[in-house]
Amino acid sequence: MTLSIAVRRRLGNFALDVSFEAGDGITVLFGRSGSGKTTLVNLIAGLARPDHGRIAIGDHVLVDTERGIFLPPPARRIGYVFQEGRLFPHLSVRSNLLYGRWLTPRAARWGRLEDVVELLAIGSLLGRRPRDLSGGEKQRVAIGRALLASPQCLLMDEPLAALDRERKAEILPFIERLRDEMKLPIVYVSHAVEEVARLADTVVLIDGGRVAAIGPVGQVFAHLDGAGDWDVGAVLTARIVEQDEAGGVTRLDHPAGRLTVQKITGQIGDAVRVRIRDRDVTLAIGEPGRLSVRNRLAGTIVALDEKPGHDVAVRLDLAGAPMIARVTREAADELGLRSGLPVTALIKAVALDGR
Ligand SMILES: Nc1ncnc2c1ncn2[C@@H]1O[C@H](COP(=O)(O)OP(=O)(O)OP(=O)(O)O)[C@@H](O)[C@H]1O
Repeated sequence: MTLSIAVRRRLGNFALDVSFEAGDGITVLFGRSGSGKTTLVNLIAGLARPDHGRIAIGDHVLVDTERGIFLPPPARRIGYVFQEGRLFPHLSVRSNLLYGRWLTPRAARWGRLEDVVELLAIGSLLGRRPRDLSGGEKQRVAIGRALLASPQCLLMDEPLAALDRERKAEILPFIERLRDEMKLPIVYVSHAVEEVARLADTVVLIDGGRVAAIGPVGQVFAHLDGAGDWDVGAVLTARIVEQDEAGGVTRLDHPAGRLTVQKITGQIGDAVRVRIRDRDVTLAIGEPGRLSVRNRLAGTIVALDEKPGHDVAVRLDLAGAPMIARVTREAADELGLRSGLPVTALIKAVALDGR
């Protein structure tokens, strides 16, 4: 299923004018406060009308201003998960879960209670009231309720923002399962970089009411990292190849080389995402010889972007993955950096996906 959006809406001095498509998996709306994310979510949810435009999921048209179509929220078949769970306090977890199901016409139902309960590991909570749940458990139930309404699309608006670090870590694997196992477009609003790096398939960067960039998370983040005012880092997907219990490290394999990181949980073969910031990358021409830096990736220079001041952002291709290294103008000249030159990227620090 594909959610397609092309809308314009003016609010005072602010003008939202965006169009993009979101296929199955997680599409993150990412941008500064005030960039227009909530306005966009409200348009998709049916809480606001565009001045002009069209929104559809597959051939199910939700809004089309030209044809005078505007479906109210319940007719949209969209599941919502907000920052706070918004569960019904007087109903048990089971009744909360089934609530959305009752509202869905029988023929349109696809989710089974047992499957959703299993997916989110909430079987032991079914008899409880929301007040007896932790924040993370509430959010899992809220996700379950949204799924049981058999949505064609899921909207998640900062679903982890109200949770502490531990609760976030507890719920992230479930959102990953949702992403990987459900055939569903998930529109996910967040400005938490670690969360986006870990969850996003596609990132839509919203800036001043417009789509400033769209693409796979690795590409959009590498683009932003080079632009300087975002501290995001490139995102590489690597596989766990060794758990060194004695050394307290995990070894990861990427097509451009090996990475050794502090021990993370996971099985051999699991994919993990790592984030590498431009200032944590040092470049060497050829084999760097004896050095304390363990993490070395082989790549090629794609382009050099001059930055204000004395810096140059060096755009690299590491076996297909984009990454940026930041070096001084002087160093770039001295090393003779130019596009097409093979280099070794020495990585001083790797941020992990928070397992
Ligand atoms: N009713 C309104 N009248 C005038 N301006 C509005 C109105 N509602 C929102 N705006 C403006 O529209 C812009 C986009 O707001 P929006 O809430 O969509 O941003 P956001 O990206 O969701 O921000 P945040 O991350 O802080 O939630 C802001 O500049 C806001 O001040």
